Amino acid sequence: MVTSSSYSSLPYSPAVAFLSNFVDVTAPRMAPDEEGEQVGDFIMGKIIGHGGFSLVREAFAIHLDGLVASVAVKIVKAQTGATDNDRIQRMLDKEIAIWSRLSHPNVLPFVAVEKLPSDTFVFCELCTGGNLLDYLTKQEASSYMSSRASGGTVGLDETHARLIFNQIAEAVRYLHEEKRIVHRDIKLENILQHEDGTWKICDFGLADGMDVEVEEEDDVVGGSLAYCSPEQLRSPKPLRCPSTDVWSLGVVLYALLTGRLPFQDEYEPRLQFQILNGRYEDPTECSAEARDLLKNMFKAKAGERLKIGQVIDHPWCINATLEGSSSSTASMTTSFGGFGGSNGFGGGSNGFGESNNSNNNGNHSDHAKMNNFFATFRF
Ligand SMILES: Nc1ncnc2c1ncn2[C@@H]1O[C@H](COP(=O)(O)OP(=O)(O)OP(=O)(O)O)[C@@H](O)[C@H]1O
Repeated sequence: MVTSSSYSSLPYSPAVAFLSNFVDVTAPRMAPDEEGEQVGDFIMGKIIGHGGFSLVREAFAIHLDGLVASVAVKIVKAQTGATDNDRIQRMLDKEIAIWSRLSHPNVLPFVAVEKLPSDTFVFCELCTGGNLLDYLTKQEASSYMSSRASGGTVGLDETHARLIFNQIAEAVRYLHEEKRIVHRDIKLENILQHEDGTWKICDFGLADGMDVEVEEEDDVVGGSLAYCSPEQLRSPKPLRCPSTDVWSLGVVLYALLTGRLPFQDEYEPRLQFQILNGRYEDPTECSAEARDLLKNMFKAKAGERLKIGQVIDHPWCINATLEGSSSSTASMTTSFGGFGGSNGFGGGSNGFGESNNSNNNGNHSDHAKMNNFFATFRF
């Protein structure tokens, strides 16, 4: 009698062996970027994101001891025949050259690169917490009812915002001061959360050395208009000055604190006008320290803007390390002197540190519209 155990000595069941006679052995294998395929020491997993020129998957690193570690892999296809393929590959090579020499707790770690004729696979640490835009969107959704009640959008409370902001600011300080690199694409989508809660800056596709003097033909103006500094907006060439990163970081801070972008308008020329003149709505619901920091990060003249070290040393950021301390008019008045500016609050009549959640943006309280606050523009 034939039972299933009768086949145990065969590599395949008779049915599979029979069907295999009809399999076209010349049929192409699965593409290397498909789930389950192996590239170098990694097995491809599920798709977890899409970039401008890339697909991002989870991947599994197989170690000799049998342990499996999850990583992320950015897959960039070599588009045969595409005119700008060489340019994309050169830009990717440059991104890898810069990224692979960075090491900081708040910079997404680069792991490895594998180049096949069909694709380039860039492996890096996996951040399962998603990006900061999604994080804020979720926070906004969870406090939707209260924001609706107050008629405005809501950001994070300042302690929470500071915890995140200081990490990103530390990453930028590392890039500027230790590596002399400008990121040039700082935005909510490029800040990822590791499963341990740490926030990490990623996407070095537009990054460059501050001291590079020669003009590179591939160096194009890029990034998102909503985060773009006035000096970059005025310049036909991409700038390599750190002040532009500080401006973009200010946009991130504003979004953390308010749940909206400081410079936003569906009509692009009007948006450019706002940026060029450093015009944004003062978030009166925030503490005076936070507003002072924003004001000094949004100086329209790059030379007057805070440097990253001054951002980190600003009273609002330093509060994070003073456990249990809260904003006080006295400490602010003293500290603000260091930045040489009047805070413009007319002698404290604004109620420093008070949160008034005023209805500045009542028309934006609809959650469906919220993503528009974060709409970014490629240019
Ligand atoms: N290390 C990672 N861990 C988890 N998700 C990631 C990781 N890297 C990227 N992603 C996801 O993939 C998306 C696209 O990645 P990324 O922004 O790096 O691609 P890109 O090609 O550089 O895009 P862009 O067009 O913005 O330059 C991210 O928004 C994120 O959701």
